[in-house]
Amino acid sequence: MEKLEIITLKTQGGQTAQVSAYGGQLLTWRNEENQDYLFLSKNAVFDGHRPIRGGVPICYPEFTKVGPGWLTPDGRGFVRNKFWLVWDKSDTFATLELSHGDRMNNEGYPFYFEIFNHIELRDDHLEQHLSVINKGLTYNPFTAALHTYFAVSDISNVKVEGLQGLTYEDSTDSLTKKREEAAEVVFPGEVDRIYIKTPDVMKGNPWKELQRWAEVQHRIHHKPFPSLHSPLPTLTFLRRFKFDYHQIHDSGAPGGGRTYEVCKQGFPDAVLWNPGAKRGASISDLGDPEWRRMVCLGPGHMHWEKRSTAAKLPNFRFGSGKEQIRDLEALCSCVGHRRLLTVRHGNKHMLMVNWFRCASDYDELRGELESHKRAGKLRAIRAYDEEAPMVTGDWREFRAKLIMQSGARRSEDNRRLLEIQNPSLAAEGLWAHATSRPETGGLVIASLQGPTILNDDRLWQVVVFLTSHGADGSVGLILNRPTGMVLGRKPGGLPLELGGPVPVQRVFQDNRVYCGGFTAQQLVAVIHIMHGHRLNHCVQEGRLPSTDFKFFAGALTWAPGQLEEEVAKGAWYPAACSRSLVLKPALQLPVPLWREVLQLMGGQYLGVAREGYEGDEVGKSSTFCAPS
Ligand SMILES: O=P(O)(O)OC[C@H]1O[C@@H](O)[C@H](O)[C@@H](O)[C@@H]1O
Repeated sequence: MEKLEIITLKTQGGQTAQVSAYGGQLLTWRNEENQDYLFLSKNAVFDGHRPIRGGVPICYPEFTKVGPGWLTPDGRGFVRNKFWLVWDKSDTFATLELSHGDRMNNEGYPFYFEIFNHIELRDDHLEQHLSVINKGLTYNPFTAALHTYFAVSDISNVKVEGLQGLTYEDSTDSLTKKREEAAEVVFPGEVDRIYIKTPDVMKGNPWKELQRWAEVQHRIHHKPFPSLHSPLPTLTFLRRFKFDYHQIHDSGAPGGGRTYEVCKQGFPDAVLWNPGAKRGASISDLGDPEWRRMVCLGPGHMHWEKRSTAAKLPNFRFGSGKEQIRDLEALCSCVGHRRLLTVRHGNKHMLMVNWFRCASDYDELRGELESHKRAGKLRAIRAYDEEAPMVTGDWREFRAKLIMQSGARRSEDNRRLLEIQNPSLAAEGLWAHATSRPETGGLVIASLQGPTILNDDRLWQVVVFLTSHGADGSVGLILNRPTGMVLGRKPGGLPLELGGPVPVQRVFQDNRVYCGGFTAQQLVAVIHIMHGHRLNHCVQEGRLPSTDFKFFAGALTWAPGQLEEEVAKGAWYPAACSRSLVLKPALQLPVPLWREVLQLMGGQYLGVAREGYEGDEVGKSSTFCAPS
């Protein structure tokens, strides 16, 4: 172990953990009395070639031999045998990163990805977030596991709860599918099972979970990426262990028994393993009696369904936010063609922003929603017809031309990327300019001092789209805090962004959301808020273009006059911008959105943009040219 780079974490309460850069692997987690919660085999090998037996080995991009078909000899992927980079660390957390593609392309897995393992130690639990970014332009097939070894007194004392009624593949019986009948699974011999579609265990306030998730994502990704090609989907998995709850009961543990709770989010499946006496003794880095002191219960994506399903997608992505977002209360409203539509469906709503291409899209959607209401799937729909807008056409663009600042610069790298992601959006004009005050449909951009002035670190370099600003106060959506989650469980779910800390229902319940005069090429700008599931459906059926939508959980709000005050204090720069800037994906841009907008604004903002990225190699090498 001495040979390897090991990071030690410690909480104020005395919990400790060790993380190895080799394998990016959590090795130990101990309580204040130095008792192990995780198993690390006494016979584990730390030679930097073989996987380390114990802790939480990361199996990626392969966990089961059935699957993608790019097999590594042991069928466990190769990242657990690689040296990861320490991306970030503190006393209580460590983030490790590994890139596959340009740096190591000899693994027989012809896909680009970047993987992050973020481990955070708390006094009463440990969290592990695994994020994978698909950096290629094709789908990225994989299976995966966080193959967690829990320390137990003796396997004969262990019972695992919470699996009854699930289907599992029995690896000791040629992967035959079986139904788990036992309320408590025990270990009379070898147990080696993949439980398919195990329920996520998320307790407490789903909103907080979601916010926490986004914060961790931000912490991982706020640094510029050294070699970024494309902002492709992020898969995010959340692990949470909590001591003293249920799932693994070890009646022989010190202090009269111990219970581990394993919560997961995003991983659909789980593996349960203890090799039993015969197999345990034959595994050289385990042996007898070590096999008795462990049980593996680890989440993952293990069950490989039809590859053809994935292959149809331009980028293969999966992930579930379902458990987290299910209870988020949100109002579903829609402003279209000067009409506002409000939809309610129990508590199961999501907030979504959409610009309809034409009024008939609105009518069609409205018709569909009505039919869902008739079928009892929606509780209420309200619609308001308003007067025709006073200003139509492209007045904002016209104004932009009049007041464009000197020295404005457009990022060529970002433009090229948008051309790949969404050619029609890329063909629209891209501009931003400062305005003297905030306006509906405009932006406010956090200044460098903004988070300090407002005493809120979460506002670091945020770019906020104002959905309303007026005498009643202001509402905005943060455009550059993707959560890494997608809506729904199926591949192709739409990415979810964290618009701000206030649940959307509170914000939009009685407000009419309007984004006025926001047009391009005769397209009427519309903010559309509706039930995420319904929209997912419309998009997946191809009736609405996914590139025209952004989904937000949460928003930022200001009381009347508050935003003006904050602008006067220098916390925000108000601006107007083209719709392409609002709608484009903000995830993993070569030039981060905050910097891109300031560069487009030109003038004094160029200096701010530069200051925000001092010492950043990515920024230095980016190409900028005058905006079109
Ligand atoms: O030895 P490895 O590759 O770490 O795997 C350990 C075990 O992991 C389990 O999940 C597998 O089902 C077992 O068959 C395997 O032996």
